[in-house]
Amino acid sequence: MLTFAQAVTERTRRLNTRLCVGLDPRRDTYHDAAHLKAHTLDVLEACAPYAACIKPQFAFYEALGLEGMAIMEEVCAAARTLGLPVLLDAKRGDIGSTAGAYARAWLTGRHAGAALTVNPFLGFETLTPFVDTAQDNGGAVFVLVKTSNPGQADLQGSGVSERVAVEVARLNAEEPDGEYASVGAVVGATHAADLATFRALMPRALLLLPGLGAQGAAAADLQGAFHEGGTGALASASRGVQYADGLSVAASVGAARGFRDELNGVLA
Ligand SMILES: O=C(O)c1cc(=O)[nH]c(=O)n1[C@@H]1O[C@H](COP(=O)(O)O)[C@@H](O)[C@H]1O
Repeated sequence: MLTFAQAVTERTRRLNTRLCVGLDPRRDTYHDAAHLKAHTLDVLEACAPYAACIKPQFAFYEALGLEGMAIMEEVCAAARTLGLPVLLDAKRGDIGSTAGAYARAWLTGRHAGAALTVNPFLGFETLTPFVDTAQDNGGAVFVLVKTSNPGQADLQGSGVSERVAVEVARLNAEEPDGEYASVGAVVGATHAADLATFRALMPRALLLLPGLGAQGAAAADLQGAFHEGGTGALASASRGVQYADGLSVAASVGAARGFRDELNGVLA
């Protein structure tokens, strides 16, 4: 079985796409949970040919209670059936023993081979259970390095993001040469001017770049995050794909294809 990083890179090369499709279904957009599930699965299936991976954000499923979590599991299962790598956006982080429980929950068993977003605020030692579990199960973790929101500067300025980036590179240093490692990094697509710096600080990390579309980032801003040959980063859009034009699945497909093509145009 391919690791998450291998699967994403293989898909990028084979399908010529660097797009991560975020599936963040908003309850108030639908008649009921069945409608939400059907539309989310339709968007997933229709956009799959343009996606290097999908990224369900837990909050939107958790907001629906147990039924929502069951829908998220169905979304993940549908992605696996389609051969699409799954990046679970839960931004987990806690003291080590609790982190170990989170890691078992979301990086093993049916989620072996998936990736999980993790929050490093509790300290680098708390990343260890996530990294070890991801490595043992062919998965990946994406550490928050510099988030896309304007308020990130309150805590992530003054070299803090750079320190986290150096730690990501350190964690990846012992993995096999010649491929992307199991520790990726989240760097907002909204920080165009910083992308090349973070790319250089974490040469073996896949970068997740959220903020494409709804948060104002454009494909043209993202060149600095990629290696030559157009690998090493995943640009992510959620609302900009799923709700490109109301609930039109055709519009979602058009948006996914459009983001893919814009990214490829910048990297050509
Ligand atoms: O980890 C993330 O994906 C993430 C990190 C970040 O810095 N900013 C950010 O927006 N995200 C997530 O990316 C998605 C962005 O959604 P859209 O703005 O609708 O494309 C949401 O699910 C956010 O939770």
